[in-house]
Parts: sequence; structure tokens; C-alpha cells
Amino acid sequence: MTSDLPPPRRSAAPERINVPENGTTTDLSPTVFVLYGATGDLARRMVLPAFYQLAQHGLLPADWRLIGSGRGERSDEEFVEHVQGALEEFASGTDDGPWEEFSQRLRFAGGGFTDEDPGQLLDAVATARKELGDEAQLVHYLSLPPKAFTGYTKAIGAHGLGEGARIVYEKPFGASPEGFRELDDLVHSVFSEEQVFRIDHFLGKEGTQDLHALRFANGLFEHIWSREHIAQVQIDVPEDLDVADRAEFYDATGATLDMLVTHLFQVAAEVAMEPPVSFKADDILAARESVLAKFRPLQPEDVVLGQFEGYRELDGVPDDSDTDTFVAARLCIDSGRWRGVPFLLRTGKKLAAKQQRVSLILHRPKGPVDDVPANGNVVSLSLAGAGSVDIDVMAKKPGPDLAMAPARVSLDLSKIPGGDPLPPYVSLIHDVLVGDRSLFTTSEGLAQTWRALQPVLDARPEVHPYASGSWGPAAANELAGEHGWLLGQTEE
Ligand SMILES: NC(=O)C1=CN([C@@H]2O[C@H](COP(=O)(O)OP(=O)(O)OC[C@H]3O[C@@H](n4cnc5c(N)ncnc54)[C@H](OP(=O)(O)O)[C@@H]3O)[C@@H](O)[C@H]2O)C=CC1
Ligand SMILES: O=C1O[C@H](COP(=O)(O)O)[C@@H](O)[C@H](O)[C@H]1O
Repeated sequence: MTSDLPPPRRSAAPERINVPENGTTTDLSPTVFVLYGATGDLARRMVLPAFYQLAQHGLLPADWRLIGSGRGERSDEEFVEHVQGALEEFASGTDDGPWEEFSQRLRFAGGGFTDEDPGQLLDAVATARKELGDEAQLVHYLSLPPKAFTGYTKAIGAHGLGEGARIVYEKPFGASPEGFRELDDLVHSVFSEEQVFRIDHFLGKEGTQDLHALRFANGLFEHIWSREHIAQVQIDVPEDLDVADRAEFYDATGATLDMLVTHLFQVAAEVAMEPPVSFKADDILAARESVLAKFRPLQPEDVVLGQFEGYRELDGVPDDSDTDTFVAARLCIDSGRWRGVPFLLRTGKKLAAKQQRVSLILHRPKGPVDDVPANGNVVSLSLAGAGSVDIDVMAKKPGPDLAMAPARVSLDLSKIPGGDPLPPYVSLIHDVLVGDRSLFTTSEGLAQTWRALQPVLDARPEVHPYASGSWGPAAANELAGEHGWLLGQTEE
């Protein structure tokens, strides 16, 4: 299955880079990477470890600088210690890999960064450009609380650091349709859309990327990818984790905004898109935008919200909070390919299991076998880790009779020979360095996701309580119809 695959999703413009035997990447221009919020939580847990993993994989440009930016004062040496601490806590440490060389390229610019006062950042960027050459690619990564996006975007524009640069926005890129539009207008007053990389890390998961390889490189799957053969699609992301460590953020957000309008909608678009003209970034982005525009606005009766029992007792959560910690939705996509096929989306905290599954349930075959169960034929992908593909089929139960039995064929993607799975942040930051936007959300695409959610924001459904460790409120089961939710029906 691996050997003849074309490079998944991306090809020319820009080309996938080659990693020479000696592990250095030579065909990326020198890069100045400015990490705003460099001492914050996400930077420590994800961005800095991802950057180091890129160095370990030989996927960084031959010459680069990473400038951490923050409001406090720190020397370069203190920042190096901070990064080392982050790698020890959230990655495999610094014993394994090019730490000495890596650490020499780290800088810190304190004093904050506003349109009136750039702190030490302008000088730090100028020095880095002097060292790397004026043509060095500038990348801004806003690992900041969303309320700081506006001020930093303005400051980047005001200090002339926008021209020719790339900018990465963490999520959420707007927490309401109005907030999205305001931020988007501001961003476009400084940057062109082609310069902007909005993170949705579900698009960077190996399993999500494999959706395209599976479908477009295999007649076996491409031919069944439509209403003719698919009865229902389920995108199911139950989580067993709590939100106690970030209750304040979570209470202001909820599952619908944190997961549904973001990750689940984007994954639904990945499943439902028409074949892009090519695997070039622009074609993939156009195909994703086009199908997002076909999402029928969710009606409140097609959405079930829930809150786990005990949520209101968490520190930072008001006693009367009605924030949703669970959401299930039945989405319709008004395209010829998917008309009449429900896309069932579900996610929630403190549920019975942690899974990330995309499942396509096939219609029962019209043939002589009349006892195929409703969920007898399912193509399912796990988006967790390196991903897997599982195909449920009916087979002859070995023995004297022609009796049918369910069976599963599984492919663990991490076992593909020569494979080197990358965690989503590593993959996405690599794409930023290469300039490949195919796995990032677009302004037009996000506008469509808010359009599709609008009726639910206008008339929010009631929030049902559910027990911790359950599969959420019973009301969600009705959305799934005769197929039921696949997860939770059998032991996984
Ligand atoms: N943490 C996580 O697990 C995840 C976070 N995200 C997103 O990543 C981004 C960063 O999150 P996270 O690291 O948790 O955030 P933090 O609250 O840790 O803030 C990051 C850094 O930003 C600076 N900062 C904080 N408040 C302000 C402010 N008002 N103005 C300017 N700078 C400020 C601080 O650095 P200093 O004091 O040095 O200036 C802080 O260390 C957010 O957009 C978040 O939604 C997305 C997915 C997961
Ligand atoms: O963005 C988010 O994603 C995580 C789940 O993603 P994972 O890949 O880390 O499992 C979710 O728990 C969190 O609430 C949400 O903000």
C-alpha cells in the first residue's frame, strides 16, 4: 500500500523538501522565527518541543534563529535554559540530538511588543537578519492568548515586520462570528491571505492526512466515497479527560466552540471535499473551502449539548454555568455527492473513552445475503497518534456452513516501512517553514464554518447533564438513527 503512493496532499508550489543523508535541510531559505509568548504554556508544551523535533529530523533550514518574545526581561542564556527545561519536561530531553548547535541559535527579546514600543524585538530581528542575510524568511508565531492577537498584529504592521513575512495564529481565530470577522479584517489590513497560517492541529494529524491518501490513491475507496455507497459518516472524538487545569478558559468556550466549529468541521470537510484538481496547496484549500460552503446551517434540533455532572464544582467554574462540555450534531452537506448522508459529529469531556475516529458506514449490499447488520461494512480511520485504518467486513465463518461473521482488517500506519510519523505541531510548523498552507484554515473557510453554526448560536439548545464516564446524554443517541454511535456499542 505504501510504495506507489504519490506524496500525500502536497506537491509543487512549494515542493516537498528533500532531507539529505547528513540530516540538514539545504533548500529552505534562512529563517528568523519569532515566537511571541515564548515562555507561555503552549510554547513550552508544543511549539518549542516541535521545533527541536524538527532539528532532530533534519527538517530545519540550514541556518535559522528563533527569537523568543515576551513582556518580561530575560537574557539569551536564561531563555536557552527555559527551552532546555521545556524539552526535558515535554519532549525527549536534549541528550538525544543537536542540542549544542540548536541552543546557539536561540535569542530572547524582552520588553513586550506594542505599536508604540517594540521593546527589544526590532533590534533582535535586525541582528538576526544581519547574521542570516536580508533575504532571510521572517516567520511570526503568535503563541499568545487570543485577546492579544489584535495588538500584536497591529504592532507587527506598525513596525514594518509584516512585509514578505509569514504569520501563524494559534486557535481560536475569533470566538464568535463577529469576533472572527473583526480579527480577520485587521489581519488582512496587515497581511495578504497567502501570508497567514491559522492553526487547526487536527488537520496536521497523520490520520487526517491519510484520509486523502486512502481515498485518492485507491480505487477501492474512491469508488465508494459518495451517497451511492455510504449511508452515514461519523466523526467521533470522545475524551475521557477533565478540564480542571484550564476550567476558566473552558467555561468561556465550551465544546461547541472548542471542538465542533473548529476541529470536527475541518475534519468533516476533509472527508467530504470533492477531489482537488491536484495536491497543490491552492487546489486543496479551494476544495476544502468549496465543501465548507455546502455545509447546511445546523438547526438547533440537530444538536445535543451536555454538561458532565460535577463540572460546576470545578475551581474557576461558576455554580450556575451552562457551558457545554459535550456536543453532538447531525450535519447535512448539500452537495450531489453527499445529499441525504448524515455526518454525525460528537465530542465531549469526561466520557467513557478517548478516541478520534472517522467512520464511513456503507449501505447494506443489495444481494443474496439478507442478514448483513446495519454496521456490517465500515471503513474507519483513527486520527490518534500515527493513525490507523480499520475495515469492518462480513466474512464466511470458517466451518461447514455458509454462515456470516463480522471481521476486521486493520492497518497501523506507524508500521508502514520507512514511515516516520510526525506529531501534528511538528508537521504544521514544518509546513510553515516550507510555506505550504494546505493544512491550515482559510479566511473564507472559517467564515463558512461560522455561517453553518449561526442558527445554534441564535437559539442555543438546552444543556443535558450526563454522568462522568458515560457516552453523554441519551438524547444524542437519537441523532444517530438505526446505526447508533459506533463507539460505545462494542468494547474498543
Ligand atoms: N495551552 C494549550 O494547551 C493550548 C493553547 N492554545 C492556544 O495557544 C495560545 C497560547 O496559549 P497558552 O500558551 O496557553 O497561553 P498563556 O496564557 O500561557 O500565554 C502565553 C504567553 O503570552 C503572554 N501573554 C499573556 N497574556 C498576555 C497579554 N494580555 N498580552 C500580551 N501577552 C500576553 C505571556 O508571556 P509574557 O508574560 O512573557 O509576555 C504568556 O506566557 C492561545 O491562543 C491558546 O488558545 C491552543 C491549543 C492548546
Ligand atoms: O484543541 C483542542 O484539542 C484537544 C484534543 O486534541 P489532541 O490532539 O490533543 O488530543 C482538546 O482536548 C482540547 O480541548 C482542544 O482545545
